[in-house]
Amino acid sequence: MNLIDKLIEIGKEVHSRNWVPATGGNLSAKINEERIIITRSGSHKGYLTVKDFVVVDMNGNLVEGDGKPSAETLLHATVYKLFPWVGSVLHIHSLNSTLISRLTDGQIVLEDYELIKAFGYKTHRERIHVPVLENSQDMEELSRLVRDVLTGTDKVVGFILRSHGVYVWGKDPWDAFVRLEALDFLLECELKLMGVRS
Ligand SMILES: CSCCC(=O)C(=O)COP(=O)(O)O
Ligand SMILES: [Zn+2]
Repeated sequence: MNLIDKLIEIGKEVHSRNWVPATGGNLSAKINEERIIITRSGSHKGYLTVKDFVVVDMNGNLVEGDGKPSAETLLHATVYKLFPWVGSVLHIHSLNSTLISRLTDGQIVLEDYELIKAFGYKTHRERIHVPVLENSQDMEELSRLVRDVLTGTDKVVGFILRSHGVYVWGKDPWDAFVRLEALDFLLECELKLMGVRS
């Protein structure tokens, strides 16, 4: 299966979970050190076809394909530039990530969950972080913020844009999807705990 076919499959899956309502979300994979394949802006992630993908460079400039690259391309590029091991970045608008961001300042810290091992850590004792950043339409400013929170740490497994959605990455599209599934589950646990405690 090539990268586009894998991203199309993931698009169907995230749509079936109601994680990408109303053309929300964007999906990408790294072709090589200079090129990324990413969904076209405005494409419905549940019904992607080959035409819904464009190739961009690491600064978000269109290199190949018809249409506008995802409005959030710069955020994907920022993750690829910071972490050479990353081969795919996925962004969704799940209910869990959207709601928890409205109840959290700063960052979400996850600890003691067995599922923390889904991110490659050896033990549930590891503390992993998910920064919550203020949403913005200024992608250059937002990508600088993302770069700042991701620099110098290996404990951040994703980030959330407040009232918007979550970004997760992995070594390839499947790895990124598994991590996304793990993170959304953990966010749901935290959200439900908040409800129980309030
Ligand atoms: C209708 S969703 C608003 C834009 C957004 O947050 C998103 O994830 C999709 O943007 P894109 O340009 O990648 O279609
Ligand atoms: Zn979005």
